[in-house]
Amino acid sequence: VVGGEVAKPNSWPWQISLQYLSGSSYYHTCGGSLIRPGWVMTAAHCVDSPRTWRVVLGDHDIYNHEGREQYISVSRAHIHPNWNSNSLSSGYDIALLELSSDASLNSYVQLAALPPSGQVLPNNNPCYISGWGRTQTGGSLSAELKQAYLPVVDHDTCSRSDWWGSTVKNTMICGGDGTLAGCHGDSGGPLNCQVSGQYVVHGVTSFVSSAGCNTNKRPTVFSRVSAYISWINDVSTIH
Ligand SMILES: CC(C)c1ccc(NC(=O)[C@H](Cc2ccccc2)NC(=O)[C@H](CCCC[NH3+])NC(=O)C(F)(F)F)cc1
Repeated sequence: VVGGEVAKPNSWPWQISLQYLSGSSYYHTCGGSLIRPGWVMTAAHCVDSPRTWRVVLGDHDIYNHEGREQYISVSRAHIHPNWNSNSLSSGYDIALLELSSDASLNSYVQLAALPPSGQVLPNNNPCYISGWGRTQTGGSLSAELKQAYLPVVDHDTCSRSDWWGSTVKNTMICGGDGTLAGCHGDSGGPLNCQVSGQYVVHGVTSFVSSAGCNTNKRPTVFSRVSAYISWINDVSTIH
C-alpha cells in the first residue's frame, strides 16, 4: 500500500497473508479474505503457479510471531474458469482457496461480509484497501498491515480515455485516484467498503499501472466481488 497508514492491529480481521514455501521458509506473496471458516477469497493471479501455499490469519506483523496467528495450509485452489493469465484486462481475477482445516473465529479472525449479487457502489463511496504490499513502487513489503482510503471511482470515470479506458470492465471496481494505491503484494486482498455503517468486501485487489503503483488517473483496480457471488456460492457451498 502506497500512502495511508499502519492499520490498528486486527481491525480487518478477515485479512489473510497468502504465503508460499521456498526451501524451508514461507514468504508473503498476496493478501486474501476469509469468507467461510474453511475458505479464502484471493486473486487468481496470486495462485497461477502451483506452489505449496499456507494462509496466516490473525496477523499484523508478518515478520514476528505475536501469538494471535493461525497458520493453515491450502488443500486446493479453485481459480475462476474464465481467468486467463495473459489477459488481465478480461477480468475474472478471482480464486477461492480451500483450507485443510477450518479457522477458529475469534476477535482477531472473523469472516468478511460479502455484497449482494450485482450491487454496484456509487462514486466516492468510502472504502479502504488493506495489505502488506510494497509501500512504494519497487520498494519493500510492509512488515505491518497497512490501510489507505480509496473511495470508489465509478465505471464512467474509471473507463474514461485519460483514466483506464477500455482496460477496465464492468466486472471491476476502481478505488482512489492513483495518489494512494495498492502495490505488489497487496494483490488478492480486500477493498473494504462502508455500506450502511458496516464494512463489506466489495473488491479483490487485481492490478495497478505498470508505470507504477501510484500513477495519477490510474486507480487501483479490483475484481468486483458482487459480480462473482453466484460462482463463489457454487464453489464454496458443500454440495
Ligand atoms: C491490462 C493491461 C493494460 C495491464 C497490464 C499490466 C498491468 N500492471 C501490471 O502488470 C503491474 C506491474 C507492476 C510492476 C511493478 C510495480 C507495480 C506494477 N502489476 C500488477 O498490477 C499486479 C498484477 C500482475 C498480474 C500479472 N502478473 N497487481 C498488483 O501489483 C496489485 F497489487 F495491485 F494487485 C496493468 C494493466
